[in-house]
Amino acid sequence: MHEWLPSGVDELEQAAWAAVRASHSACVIAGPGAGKTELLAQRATFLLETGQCPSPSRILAISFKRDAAENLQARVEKRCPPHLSRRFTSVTFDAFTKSIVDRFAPTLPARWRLPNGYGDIAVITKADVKGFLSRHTNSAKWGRAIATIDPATFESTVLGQWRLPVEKSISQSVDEFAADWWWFDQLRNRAPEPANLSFTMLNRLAELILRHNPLLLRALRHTYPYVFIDECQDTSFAQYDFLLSVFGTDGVCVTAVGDDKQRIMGWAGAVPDVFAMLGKDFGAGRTQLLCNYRSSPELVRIQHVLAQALDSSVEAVQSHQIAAIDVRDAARIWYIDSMQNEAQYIAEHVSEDMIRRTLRPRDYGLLVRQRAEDFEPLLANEFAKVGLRVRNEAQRIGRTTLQDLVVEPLVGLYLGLLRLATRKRDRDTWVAVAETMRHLRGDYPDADTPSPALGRQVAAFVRDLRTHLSSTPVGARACEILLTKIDEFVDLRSVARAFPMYRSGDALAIAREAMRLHLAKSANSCQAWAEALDAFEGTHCVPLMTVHKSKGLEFDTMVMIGLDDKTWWSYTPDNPEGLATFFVAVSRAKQRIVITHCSQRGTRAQVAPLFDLLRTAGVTETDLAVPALSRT
Ligand SMILES: Nc1ncnc2c1ncn2[C@@H]1O[C@H](COP(=O)(O)OP(=O)(O)OP(=O)(O)O)[C@@H](O)[C@H]1O
Repeated sequence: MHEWLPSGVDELEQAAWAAVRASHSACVIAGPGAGKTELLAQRATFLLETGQCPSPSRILAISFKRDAAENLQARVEKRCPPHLSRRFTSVTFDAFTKSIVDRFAPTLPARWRLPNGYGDIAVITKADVKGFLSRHTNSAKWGRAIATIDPATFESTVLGQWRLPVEKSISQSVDEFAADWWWFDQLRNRAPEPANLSFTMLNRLAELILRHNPLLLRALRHTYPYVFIDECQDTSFAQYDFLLSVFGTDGVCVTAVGDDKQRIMGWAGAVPDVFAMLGKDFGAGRTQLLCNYRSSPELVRIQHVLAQALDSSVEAVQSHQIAAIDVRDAARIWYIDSMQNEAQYIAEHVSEDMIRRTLRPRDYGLLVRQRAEDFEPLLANEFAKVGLRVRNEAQRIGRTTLQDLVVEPLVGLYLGLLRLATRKRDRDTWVAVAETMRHLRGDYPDADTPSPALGRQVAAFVRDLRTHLSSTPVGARACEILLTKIDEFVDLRSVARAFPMYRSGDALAIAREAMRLHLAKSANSCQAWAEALDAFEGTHCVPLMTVHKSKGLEFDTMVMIGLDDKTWWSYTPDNPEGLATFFVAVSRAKQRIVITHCSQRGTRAQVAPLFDLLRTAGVTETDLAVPALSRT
């Protein structure tokens, strides 16, 4: 065991090294870019390669976003041979709890069964809760207390913290009374309509299923003796309670990584002191990391000023990234008078910088506080003038979003096959496609490479696809035929069997439909199939997204558009979540941050403390509203 060495990274700091090899539950708390996700990938590799997690046991990794889950899975697949990485399951919390309900709902106690299934995942709004609460104010016992429930936190705290009782029981508090009635309205009272369930409610049902079925619970714990939680600071009350109920036992080793300073989901009901609770309930020791592998020394210095404002006791971290630009260019505020000029300056700056430093469009991230769609038209227009495209990664495609769609394993396989058909000698894609096909066909599960017969089959299909593409004009109408051809070759039933997230429910159908819609849209504007695939993946597009969606991602240059009172309307100096959101945005950059303030959009009275912090960190402001010649 002592001979095991990390792969893919040159070094691990001492504390990370210990956490990778720990035999007990642990919380790894560290700032941005400290390599927390990387640590989980290394720990998985260590557990699988050294036999600490022997076959058939598996590792369960839980993330909060699809791209984070896929990113972690990809890192483990890169570091571990396939027969080992197959025992690593990386999923989102919601997908995991939903899959338990989808598979085991018939085992629910009679009172909680779903005889008519459930419809599209419900989003519970404040108005829904207000309406519901107002209907119950006439309860003799709880009518008055009902008025004290906050509609904004009803789902996260009232529904999220209530463990569903197996049998009907007398409510002991107004919260129990309200939660019980809510469930009655959304489940039993709707028959014969399907139940109306949110992810929080699915979580509660999943917890009940496992609590009510000791054999199933034991099997799950046996399957997953190691559980990882990424971005643990985002764990909601329901999710924490699920972890405690299902994995809070001897024999399950939990590794949680996160950063309190990046806690930006409090508004959605994230537990305030999750690391302390993990310490108490899981006996998880604390480890701190003090490196930053992402950002240049100058950016790490600026981040530290913000970090101190969030936590005065925070220790300084050390950058392990080399500065690629002049230190004076690392951080700038741009003051601009109109939104039109703002979009133009950003587009021109990105275009010039990209050429000068030979970077690619995806090395830049355009971040906004909310509603990326409002910023998109103007930016798209100005970027088009410099020959670049902007893509709103949060846009909806069918029943999912673009950001989630592009990381679907189904999309990885289909795009891979199409890529192979449009270009020759792409070894990485060939290896990835062959590996997935091997997984689907159950071919040579213990060998390192696919069998020659499977290799020939894939090669023949790719040749066939190439011939088809060369005689088919690019366009939306050809896409369905193309995808159907691939459906037949890969066999969608085996895709459903091979990937845990597609085993139950409608996730596969959602991904397949969104892939068709997005491929058709991409093909519509292109002359060649290779171009359409680039458009699908956004290879030549500068990504635009909200700060929340940028969590876990990194860019050479982060441009934060619109630091003003209107865009940051929810920011107040006494609520650390606003500053944490700003901190997340700033910490996505490797080399450079640009922050714009446009007076046409809003004033800067309320957000003045953020400007003050930037000033304290020595970030200078350039007035781009004055003609270039008189600018300092
Ligand atoms: N030990 C290491 N050596 C070299 N590079 C590393 C190491 N660990 C991580 N990195 C690189 O540093 C960057 C940040 O790593 P990672 O995403 O794991 O950080 P994180 O702590 O999860 O960040 P955040 O909380 O900001 O999302 C990545 O590009 C990763 O490849």
